[in-house]
Amino acid sequence: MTKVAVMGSGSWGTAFANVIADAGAAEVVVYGRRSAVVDAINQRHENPAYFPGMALNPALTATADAAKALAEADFVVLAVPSQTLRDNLAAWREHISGEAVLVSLMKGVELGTCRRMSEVATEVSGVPADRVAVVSGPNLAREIAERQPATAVMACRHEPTAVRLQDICKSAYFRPYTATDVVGVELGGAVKNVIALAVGVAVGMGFGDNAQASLITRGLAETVRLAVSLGADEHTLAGLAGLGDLVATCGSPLSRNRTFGEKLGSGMTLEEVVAETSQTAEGVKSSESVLELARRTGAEMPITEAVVAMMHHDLSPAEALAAFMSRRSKPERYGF
Ligand SMILES: NC(=O)C1=CN([C@@H]2O[C@H](COP(=O)(O)OP(=O)(O)OC[C@H]3O[C@@H](n4cnc5c(N)ncnc54)[C@H](O)[C@@H]3O)[C@@H](O)[C@H]2O)C=CC1
Ligand SMILES: O=C(CO)COP(=O)(O)O
Repeated sequence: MTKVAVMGSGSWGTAFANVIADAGAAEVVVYGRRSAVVDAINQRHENPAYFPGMALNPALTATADAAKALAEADFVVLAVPSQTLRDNLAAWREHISGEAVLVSLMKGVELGTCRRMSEVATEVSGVPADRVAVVSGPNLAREIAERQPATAVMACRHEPTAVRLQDICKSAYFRPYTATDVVGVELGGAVKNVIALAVGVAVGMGFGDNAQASLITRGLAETVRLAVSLGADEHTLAGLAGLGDLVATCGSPLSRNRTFGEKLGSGMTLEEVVAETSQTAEGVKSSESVLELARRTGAEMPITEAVVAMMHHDLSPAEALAAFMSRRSKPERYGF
């Protein structure tokens, strides 16, 4: 039977492992750092740190031994924070078997290098890009752990690999589509976290649906500008990994990025928000890498600029709003 190792027992790692276990076409083992979480998954079929009281598939097993998880795994699913992937993977690579496919669940861009997660995965592991896939889309982990219906995109440059991944994920509640536009799918996921921070700030400031829809729509326009300038197909961004994920994340109180922004917009200081955020809000750090990519390619990204200024340069939400609204008047464009 196909073996899948899910490396990371956080929110999305756990929920995605459960998707594959429910699909029933592969054996799934989750690697987690904390023995309490590993024991709870094995003994009580529950991850109390992230989804207390929620029943996981009893066939799902867990281990705190990375080598054991990776041994003879056909698919290695990477589900750690984007900024730690390089170090995590360096520790794991010697245990990854020869023909394994790497699958990134992550939605971030590496600080310093500005690399997408599939690029980091290829570089660190030596696994060729044809065997590196990415999963993205409107996938709030809690809803999926509750087995609510959802769709996603599985992208790989080598289409048959994406189809193999699709085959082990599909179930009555989870419908995966395939794609070959890895750049578009990954950037859609990374930039939507930045836009969700902006939407959260607007919500925290007390603004309603007009402001939120404006940020989502203009956020999509700047996502398209960046992604196309880096080689993506603009249609990808109109799909699940672009518009779909923007709508889900920017509209959901479950989103860590939106929640982070909301707290800042409601008057908490950045330090206070960071202190009470335990799960990964990728957009906070990735906003800087996204803006650096924009500078390199010449893509105009005013919402991302405002988010970086709020997250890293002490710009207040009120100042960010004033700067955004007083930009020069121009015709509406989707993309360039
Ligand atoms: N939670 C969600 O709804 C979704 C998350 N994602 C993406 O999945 C990726 C992982 O996110 P989550 O599982 O939600 O994050 P999380 O914060 O819930 O879990 C992160 C996991 O990584 C582990 N980890 C390993 N090395 C680590 C290190 N050096 N520092 C910190 N943690 C380390 C943690 O122990 C934890 O199990 C992110 O890129 C996120 O954008 C994508 C879709 C949905
Ligand atoms: O990526 C997500 C939904 O698709 C989850 O968003 P957050 O990381 O903001 O919770």
